[in-house]
Amino acid sequence: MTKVAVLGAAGGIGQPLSLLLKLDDNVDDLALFDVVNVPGVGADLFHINTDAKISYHLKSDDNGTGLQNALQGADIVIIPAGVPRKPGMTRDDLFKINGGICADLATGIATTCPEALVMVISNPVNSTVPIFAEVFKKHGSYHPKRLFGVTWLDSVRANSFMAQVSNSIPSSLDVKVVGGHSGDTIVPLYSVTAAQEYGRLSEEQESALIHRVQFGGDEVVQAKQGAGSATLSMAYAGYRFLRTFLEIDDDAEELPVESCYIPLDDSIKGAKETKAYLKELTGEDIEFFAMPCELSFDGVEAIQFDLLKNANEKERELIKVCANTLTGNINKGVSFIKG
Ligand SMILES: NC(=O)C1=CN([C@@H]2O[C@H](COP(=O)(O)OP(=O)(O)OC[C@H]3O[C@@H](n4cnc5c(N)ncnc54)[C@H](O)[C@@H]3O)[C@@H](O)[C@H]2O)C=CC1
Ligand SMILES: O=C([O-])CC(=O)C(=O)O
Repeated sequence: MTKVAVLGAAGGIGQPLSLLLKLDDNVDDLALFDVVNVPGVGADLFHINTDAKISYHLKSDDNGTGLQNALQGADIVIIPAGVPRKPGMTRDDLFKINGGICADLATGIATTCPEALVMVISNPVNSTVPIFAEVFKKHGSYHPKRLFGVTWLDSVRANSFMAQVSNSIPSSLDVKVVGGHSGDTIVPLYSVTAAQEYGRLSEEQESALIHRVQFGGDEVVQAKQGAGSATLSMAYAGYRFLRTFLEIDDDAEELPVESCYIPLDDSIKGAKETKAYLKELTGEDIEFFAMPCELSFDGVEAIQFDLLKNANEKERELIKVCANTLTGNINKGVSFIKG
């Protein structure tokens, strides 16, 4: 029996994400939570005759216990709650409002389903994931292997944009992206994970492609003209990342590998090596970083450190730039809770 809770289920991402989860045979129980509009979304999805059981909860339900009811017994919690960007804003401009929302939701998780896999979509991911970590630490329920920032959309874009420029089949690509989830903290490892296609590009095409992946979010924000940011591609990316866990086959010889933004905690295999490598390359002590990870239902089993080591000179330079911004973003999230 697998229970998935979606926090922010009535939003632009939350609705299509909840639909995709309702269609997945591996989800037995789907709990939808929001501060508004969730009864309508829940009633609508309830009419779909797939087997996943639906429940929906407003924050104000049952004397304010809606969040606890949604989270009770959840194995996986996915969080697209919060405010999206408008043109001219950075993700960091969302920090104050979304930071507060994330801190409240993290408290609910820590006190209701502390063992769940927690997948954070809310921006700025570079800072909101450290907020979750600090709240969990406060409550003595921090499981670094089980906390993820969802950065899968960066891989989705890296694949789509590469397919366009190299005239290859989008679904045949599996580009791993490292770093963080905003502008120059996003580093696609094309030379390592799409070497053949990348090798066919000119220097200018390479730079334009990397820039487009780093600022792909802005492309959608501008096209939506004030009506929000990526929702459909994000719902797809969030679902595909989550589905990795639903489909884990205990008997398979190899674990699935996906990029996600995780704590570089010493308890995770490969974290020490990753941190040491980043320190040597960038001079920074980096505590959270998106890396390709081997995933099981227990969380991150190992970081695929070798992929990082194989980055080419240009990608190593990008990682240096990333480190500078990312360290500030992480510290901001940590101080939000620790003061
Ligand atoms: N990680 C990533 O790659 C991406 C992240 N995002 C981020 O995802 C977040 C959501 O984006 P959208 O769905 O477009 O926004 P939206 O405004 O359409 O939906 C957000 C939902 O969160 C709900 N909400 C607000 N406070 C809440 C609380 N305390 N508890 C539960 N729900 C709450 C709202 O009522 C709303 O239904 C934004 O922060 C956005 O920047 C968006 C795209 C990609
Ligand atoms: O750009 C935004 O604000 C939303 C986001 O994170 C993305 O689309 O990558």
